[in-house]
Amino acid sequence: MAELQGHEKRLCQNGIVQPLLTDLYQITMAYAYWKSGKTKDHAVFDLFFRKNPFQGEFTIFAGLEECLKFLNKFHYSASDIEYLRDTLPASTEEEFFEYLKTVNATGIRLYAMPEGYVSFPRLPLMRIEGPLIVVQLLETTLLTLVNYASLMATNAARYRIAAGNMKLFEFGLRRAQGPDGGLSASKYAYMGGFDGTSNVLAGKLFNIPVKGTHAHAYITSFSDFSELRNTYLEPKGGGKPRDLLQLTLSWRNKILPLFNFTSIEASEGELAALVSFAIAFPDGFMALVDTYEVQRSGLLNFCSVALALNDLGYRAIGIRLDSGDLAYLSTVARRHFTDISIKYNLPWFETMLIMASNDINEETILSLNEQGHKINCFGIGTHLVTCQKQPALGCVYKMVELNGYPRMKLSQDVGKVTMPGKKDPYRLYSETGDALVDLIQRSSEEPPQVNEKVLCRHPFEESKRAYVTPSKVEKLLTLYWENGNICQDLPNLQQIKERVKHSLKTLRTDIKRNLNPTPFKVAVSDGLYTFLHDLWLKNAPIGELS
Ligand SMILES: Nc1ncnc2c1ncn2[C@@H]1O[C@H](COP(=O)(O)OP(=O)(O)OP(=O)(O)O)[C@@H](O)[C@H]1O
Ligand SMILES: O=P(O)(O)OC[C@H]1O[C@H](OP(=O)(O)OP(=O)(O)O)[C@H](O)[C@@H]1O
Ligand SMILES: O=C(O)c1cccnc1
Ligand SMILES: [Mg+2]
Repeated sequence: MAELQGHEKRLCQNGIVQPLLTDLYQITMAYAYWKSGKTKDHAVFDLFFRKNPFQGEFTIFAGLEECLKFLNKFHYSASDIEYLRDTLPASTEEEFFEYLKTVNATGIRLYAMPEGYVSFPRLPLMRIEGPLIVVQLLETTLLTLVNYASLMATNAARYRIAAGNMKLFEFGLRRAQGPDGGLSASKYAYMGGFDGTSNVLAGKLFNIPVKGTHAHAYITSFSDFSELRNTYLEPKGGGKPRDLLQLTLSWRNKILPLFNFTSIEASEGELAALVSFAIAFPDGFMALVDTYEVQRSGLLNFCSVALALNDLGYRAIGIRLDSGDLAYLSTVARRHFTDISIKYNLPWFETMLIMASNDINEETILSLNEQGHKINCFGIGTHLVTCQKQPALGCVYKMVELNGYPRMKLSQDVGKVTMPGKKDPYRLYSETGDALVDLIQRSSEEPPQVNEKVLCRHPFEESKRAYVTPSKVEKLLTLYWENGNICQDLPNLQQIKERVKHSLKTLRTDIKRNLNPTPFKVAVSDGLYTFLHDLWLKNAPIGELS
């Protein structure tokens, strides 16, 4: 098959994202809707979550582009119909399958927040309007495309906040929830703030920088120098190849006193492995130094090879620590780098990369920061991609209007009451560009105006109100899909990544902190407050005490 180009390539999607990637109840409801004559009904649904993940107070909205790609190809194939015919009860009328053949997303309108924006509980992230049956059929797939994407981007953004300017690489594919989980994790980790991934397919598909070191297996695959088939390396500037092993051994003798050892306890197999790796990648030499013993073996061997490479005009990149006390070992490593850099007047030696890996999570990074360390790069797998601290985001998809009439779901739990009707959220900013509050209004209301006082109300607590005079007002939902087409230019992954960064900057730091963050206020207009509470009273049955 010919390689796809440009726009076509961007509209391509993982093959498992298809109309049958849904819950059976969507199809059974579609049949029951159809049988009860609801094919012409027009519905509005909101997609939103009720609680921020990770005990935090913000969520990054992600997954929109994949939702649009899904709408773009949404139709039931002949084999889908055949499967459904075999699966639904025999009494299912044949005309329903004829109807299903005609179903597609051309009658749908999808409004959404920009992908990569910070978002908060109860804000509609997407508003989907169209024929009831079609809007309903989209529920599960849209949720699965948004929930993990947003959870993962948020997790990554939290690691980014904890890590400050340190480099972050995602190494989670082997531990992810299956191949699709792994691929999505790499994409949304990058969106949320990681610098690269070890996942080669994610690199190819999403244009993410791919990075990596080597495994312990590479080190343990060598036992001694006799296994080195070649020890010669051509200098970077060209010329006669020189024996890198001999140069390394002579450097090792020279720097031994800096390591305070009297005899060489370093592993010969490890040195052989490092020399061979350096010959393979003289410009990208990055070594795992914890296979045997970090101080007495790994570091000494690494520094010797790095100095030998330097003789040939190459600069080593750094080391990876994958066990032990990472704060302590990084400090020891950096001290040796500094000593060598001073003694041999090699300023770059001091700034080499010290990468840490091994079950790192957000709390480990924060703890390491508190202890003090010299790590400048993390490789993170399991906890990042499995979102160990909270494995799911609870986005839901609720009907808010049918045929022009508001709909609401009541609940004993106030937080679960849905906000009825077609709504528009606005983000109100201060003069300095800080987000002050998100205000949800009925779509029929006039938008808030810059420099005009607007009343912002708590959706459920009558006494909680505040006036806000915004310096900037941003309408959060815009139209992305209409008449069967994507109707906005979509940013690429790199641009969404920038947007995440920028959007997070508009949040005060107390909202972003790890421990007991301050909630960001999501308010409703006076109009929506009254509408919501009137309808609530109308719908709630009056009990009788006896
Ligand atoms: N200074 C530190 N402060 C807080 N946590 C740390 C520090 N150094 C390492 N850790 C974390 O402690 C855990 C240590 O893991 P574990 O007990 O399996 O030891 P290990 O170093 O991997 O041992 P092994 O050598 O047997 O592989 C890891 O999750 C690592 O991220
Ligand atoms: O620790 P994570 O955050 O998941 O990061 C990825 C881990 O994957 C590799 O280990 P590997 O799978 O080879 O096994 P190991 O845990 O025994 O090192 C690497 O050395 C990291 O330790
Ligand atoms: O490149 C690495 O160092 C790497 C990749 C995947 C998992 N652990 C480490
Ligand atoms: Mg590990």
